Amino acid sequence: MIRIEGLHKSFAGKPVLAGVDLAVGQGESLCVIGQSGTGKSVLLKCILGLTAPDAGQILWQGRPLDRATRPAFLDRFGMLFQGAALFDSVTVWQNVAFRLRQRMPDAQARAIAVEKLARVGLGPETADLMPAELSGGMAKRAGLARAIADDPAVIFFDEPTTGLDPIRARRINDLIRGIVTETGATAITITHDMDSVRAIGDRVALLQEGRIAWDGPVAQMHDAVPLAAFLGHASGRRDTNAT
Ligand SMILES: Nc1ncnc2c1ncn2[C@@H]1O[C@H](COP(=O)(O)OP(=O)(O)OP(=O)(O)O)[C@@H](O)[C@H]1O
Repeated sequence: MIRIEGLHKSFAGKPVLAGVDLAVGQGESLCVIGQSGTGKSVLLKCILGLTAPDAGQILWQGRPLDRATRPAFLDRFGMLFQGAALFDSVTVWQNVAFRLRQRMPDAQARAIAVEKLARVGLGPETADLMPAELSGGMAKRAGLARAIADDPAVIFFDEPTTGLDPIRARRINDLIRGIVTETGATAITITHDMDSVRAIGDRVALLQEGRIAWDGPVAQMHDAVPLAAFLGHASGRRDTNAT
């Protein structure tokens, strides 16, 4: 469904993406892992059209994404931002219904927002709260409700467990897996967290030195030689910034 072919991107002559080839099928959940600074965010920005690659292309349903085709793609995608990234000045339901409100009356958009909040474990009483009144875990859930509000075909999860303690991280991972399975959406997750990979991913791709160094089923990653160094690094890493 999404195919990345020969993607190159350099900054000031320094190559960051040096020929990335990667594909994710409809309904598949792909996790992209890699050390800090390997270009995971640059890859995401290229897919979203926020950064122009120097060479290569990204295809969605067989058609290259460009100025003409990207808007239809962006209409069908949802994203959970690192740190949830809610708009501070509007209520939780208005955050969740942000896109819906552009094409339906508020009462209808609010009803859908409340339903999506329930799906992520937040009761109707949270709908009229302001984002500042939410805990970190609740904000992450509200961000997830916003990502799925418009029933996207493709969902991006950018470091979904960053800033959460291990218990909340596990709950978010399980929630994401449940939502991806039940909606049949194609999912791309960028993460350092191998628990997320095991919980969310069908497939995992390692981005290293500008290329995909390994790409295969999550079930096989522990036998993959190119992943050994990364897994050793990641297993010693624990995000303890509880919220
Ligand atoms: N707009 C830019 N201008 C110059 N260099 C950039 C720009 N965007 C990214 N880079 C460089 O590209 C490299 C990859 O950055 P990127 O943010 O994609 O890494 P990452 O894998 O997402 O890291 P992390 O896991 O820490 O978020 C870094 O060396 C970064 O400094």
